[in-house]
Amino acid sequence: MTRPLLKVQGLHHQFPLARRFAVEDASLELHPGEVIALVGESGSGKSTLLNCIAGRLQPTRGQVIYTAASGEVLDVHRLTERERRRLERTEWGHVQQDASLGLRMNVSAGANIGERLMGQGQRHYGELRSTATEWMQRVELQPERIDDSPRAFSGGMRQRLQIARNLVTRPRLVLMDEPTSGLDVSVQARLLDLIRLLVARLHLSAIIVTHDLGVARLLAHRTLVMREGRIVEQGLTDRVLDDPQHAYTQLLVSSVVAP
Ligand SMILES: Nc1ncnc2c1ncn2[C@@H]1O[C@H](COP(=O)(O)OP(=O)(O)OP(=O)(O)O)[C@@H](O)[C@H]1O
Repeated sequence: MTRPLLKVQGLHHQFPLARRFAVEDASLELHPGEVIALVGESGSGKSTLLNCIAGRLQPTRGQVIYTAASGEVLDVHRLTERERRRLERTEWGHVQQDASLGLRMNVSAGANIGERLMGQGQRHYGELRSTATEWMQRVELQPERIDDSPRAFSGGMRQRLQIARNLVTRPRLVLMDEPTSGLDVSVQARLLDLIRLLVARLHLSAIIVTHDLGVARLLAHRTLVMREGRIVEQGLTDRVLDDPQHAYTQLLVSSVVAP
């Protein structure tokens, strides 16, 4: 068995003044090349867990351990802000549900893609532009729109741009929070196909938060089901969705299947 890329141990998070934990005793391991889906209804703690994993929220208790490209084993919540931001720039990608939060809306589409490459030390303008053009094509955006502002893009186009911006540096760990929700059904389907293709081609390791079991089915090797802050069931996606053991997972699955 390979060493896990990411290990979450006994993670709890309680928001100030909240009466209960938003995440309670969550543990998981993500191995290189693996895709995990975190599913559950609204308010079950999925985004809070993802934000704790990303180091953006400080857990009340528990640890997030990440094995860096250098082989160094890092406790994410003991990193300085500068170290964490460096990881975000170089080894991690974070695709947010609201693309406008994951993009820089005041610079062009090309600059959005090039910026992360520059963060890794690339400076050659011609190369940055040609890589940005190539990635625009890869995510099915018209390369002629490379100088346009993301403000002039539709929701689906912004999400494609956000994906290009995140994947251009070939991150070792990608966190995605509801990457397709809020879009038209047909736009969602095409975007999901694109994500599936990129995940397979780039051999990505990813954690995807979704309330849509179809997204988990399509993208994830393993699925973790959250309810009221706890992971109540986990296993291979097909097993969890076709033969759910926990009553709550059974309810989730049947509510999708039922007419
Ligand atoms: N900033 C906050 N302050 C206080 N409570 C919060 C905050 N953010 C989330 N919560 C609470 O934490 C719990 C988990 O929320 P979270 O957003 O993680 O759930 P989720 O499963 O991602 O839901 P959704 O699918 O609707 O985004 C909820 O009870 C929510 O009300």
